[in-house]
Amino acid sequence: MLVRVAAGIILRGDAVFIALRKSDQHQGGLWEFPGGKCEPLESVEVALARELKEECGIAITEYSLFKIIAHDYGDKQVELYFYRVVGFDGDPLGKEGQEVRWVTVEDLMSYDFPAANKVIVEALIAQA
Ligand SMILES: Nc1nc2c([nH]c(=O)n2[C@H]2C[C@H](O)[C@@H](COP(=O)(O)OP(=O)(O)OP(=O)(O)O)O2)c(=O)[nH]1
Ligand SMILES: [Mg+2]
Repeated sequence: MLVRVAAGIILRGDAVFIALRKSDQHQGGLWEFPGGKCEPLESVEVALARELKEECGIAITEYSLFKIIAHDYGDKQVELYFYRVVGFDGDPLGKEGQEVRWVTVEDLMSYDFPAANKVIVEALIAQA
């Protein structure tokens, strides 16, 4: 089954906000850019705003599509829409009890992300 996912690369200055996926989740124990699955008929941008509100407690105001990555995990096929989020109201936090961290873009290399994120992390570092 193919799932559409919206994920936000939340940026403040040269810091980026990342969260740890819970061990019982798909790709659990790995770091992620917060986000989640689009509901049926929901647009990706509406899903992005909803997920970042639910998971991080922020209301996004300024964002743009960065890259779309399709990846087959074997047990799950995902189409990931990564957005750069540069404007938001509120202070991002782990609203669902997940561990979160502000890190520099260069620091992203030291964190383990799902395989689909490899090109994203590389592209962010190349642009930093
Ligand atoms: N949010 C997010 N998901 C990612 C990233 N990289 C990556 O491969 N994924 C995958 C893992 C999951 O299979 C899927 C996202 O689903 P999710 O578990 O966050 O979905 P959700 O928030 O709607 O969660 P749930 O209600 O099903 O627990 O995309 C990423 O950077 N951020
Ligand atoms: Mg999620």
